[in-house]
Amino acid sequence: MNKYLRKLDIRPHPPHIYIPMLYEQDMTEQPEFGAVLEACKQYPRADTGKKDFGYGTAGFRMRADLLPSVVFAVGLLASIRSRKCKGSAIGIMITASHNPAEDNGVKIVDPEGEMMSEEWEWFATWLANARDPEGLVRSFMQCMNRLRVIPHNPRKVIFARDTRPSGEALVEALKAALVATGTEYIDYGIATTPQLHYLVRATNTLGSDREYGEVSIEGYYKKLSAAFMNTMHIEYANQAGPVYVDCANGVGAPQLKELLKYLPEDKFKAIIVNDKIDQPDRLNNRCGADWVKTQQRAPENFNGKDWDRWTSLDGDADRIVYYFCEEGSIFRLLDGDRIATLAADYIGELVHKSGLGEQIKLGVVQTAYANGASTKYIEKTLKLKVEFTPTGVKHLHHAAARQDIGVYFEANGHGTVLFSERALKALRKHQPQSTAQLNALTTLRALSEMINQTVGDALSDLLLVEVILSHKQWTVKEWLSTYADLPNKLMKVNVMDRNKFITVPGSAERRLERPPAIQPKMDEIIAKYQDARCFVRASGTEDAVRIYGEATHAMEVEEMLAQVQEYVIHISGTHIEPWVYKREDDRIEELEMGLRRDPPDPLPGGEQKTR
Ligand SMILES: CC(=O)N[C@H]1[C@@H](OP(=O)(O)O)O[C@H](CO)[C@@H](O)[C@@H]1O
Ligand SMILES: [Mg+2]
Repeated sequence: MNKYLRKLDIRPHPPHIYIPMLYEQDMTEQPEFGAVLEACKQYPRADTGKKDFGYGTAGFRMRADLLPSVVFAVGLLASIRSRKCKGSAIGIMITASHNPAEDNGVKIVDPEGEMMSEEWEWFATWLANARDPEGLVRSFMQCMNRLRVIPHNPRKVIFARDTRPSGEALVEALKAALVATGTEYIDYGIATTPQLHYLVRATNTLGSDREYGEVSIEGYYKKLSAAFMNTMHIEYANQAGPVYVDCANGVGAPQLKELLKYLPEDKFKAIIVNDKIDQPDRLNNRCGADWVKTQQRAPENFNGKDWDRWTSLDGDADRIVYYFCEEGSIFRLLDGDRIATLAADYIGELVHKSGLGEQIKLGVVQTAYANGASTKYIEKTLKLKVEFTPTGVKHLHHAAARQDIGVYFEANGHGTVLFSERALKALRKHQPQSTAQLNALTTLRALSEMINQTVGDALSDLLLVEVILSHKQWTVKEWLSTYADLPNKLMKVNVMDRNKFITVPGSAERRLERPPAIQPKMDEIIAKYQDARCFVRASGTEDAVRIYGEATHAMEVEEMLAQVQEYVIHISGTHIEPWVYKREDDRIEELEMGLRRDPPDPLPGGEQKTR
């Protein structure tokens, strides 16, 4: 078995619980039966031994040549999901985001443009793991029964893919499933993940009083650029020079080039770097948001002068981080926490200035990986409420959606700002009492249009940060000076069985319930250090546990994590190879001393649900 198969995530088979059938009819009488059976014979399941494909936070993700049968199965499920949603369009995105070019992935987008409802992931896993064509058709029909779906309901699927060469063949597998199930479809070709989310919501709100935008990628550019221009109703473009955008040699490059055609250069000037989409092996290779964040250094082709403003997108353009070098070539990262604090500060200020401070409350959502200094800044300086959720954007998204205006970002740069219906209504109805109020209100209304409401979107977030810096007349220097990150470190330990590490329910993954001995021991270790925090949790996407720690002094973080790591290895009975990434200055020192190691090959195993 090759190394990729060995690394596939193991998920239990769907439980064999008995659910009464809605239609006790002979399945072979279903008109789709024959067509699906014939079509799926073209896409046999890859032999993965005893390992199952798993649908997780980012759908199925693995080496591309293992995927055709999985994509076919996802097509079947999307067709069922659309029928269940009374014919609303369901989205399918084919991408492996920041993973290497030889990987690919597939995920389903629900009618409002959000991630597919979690309960349905089980059915995706079930279909994807059918061992033979007959088994797949049987599972397909049983899915319809169990999910109480009316087979003849209308169904529609829209889909897109990133720039990976394997995408074309996967689209063929998808189309075969859609044709066999009589599902209407639209192929949007190459697009970013957030563009597909936009298209899904735009399609399903067309003609309603909640119309999201024109149903085309061009409509997406028009919406973003028009809103951007509306935010510029009084202020002028940032005097601090252009923004440099590392597009990870992925889909962000052509899409940003297109977007730039809609934006006048005197208002928005971006210089694109790493745009070689015709050289697939360069995708996410030594560049892109994930690489910059995990390596804590500038990407390939970085040639920034001190204080130049640089950003990196990931391979499907749903994440963004900013960075720059200060005097002495010291690398400084402005990650998701920084974007969250910048956005919360600015939008909070606008709400207050518009006279809506009493009506609209802002909330920020973070995960345990947010730097403690960012949380303190939000609570103490911005005086806003912070909620913590488990890792994974869908958890953050749902929590943010409960706020009037909810700002959410993972430290790695994936996030957005959600405006609730209540907030949008207040923005529409409010009668400003002064020019200052009118200006703030106009900007807020424009931001609610410009910020992608369906999912974190690197292009929309790029415009957001640029608007804020421009309005504040800030350079990266002022942005960085808002607070100082606590020294911190994130490690990964390959334990024998990460499923043994269970966090305390409701603790937002900050405390471990099992193995039982570990948390008391960790508390003992943490208590030795000033303002220290440390937690261990099983990764939801890789076969490892992650250890995160922060404290007042970098040396203490090192010491604390070394002890926790030792104990984790002791308890879990094994270890393989820890690797490390960190955010603070002493990383540079380590680089120079040759102490840093590159992370291992990204794991192609299907992502799993975070616990
Ligand atoms: C510490 C960290 O960055 N974790 C990442 C990572 O999750 P893990 O469950 O930690 O493997 O992948 C997720 C999906 O891309 C992303 O949402 C999350 O932020
Ligand atoms: Mg991504």
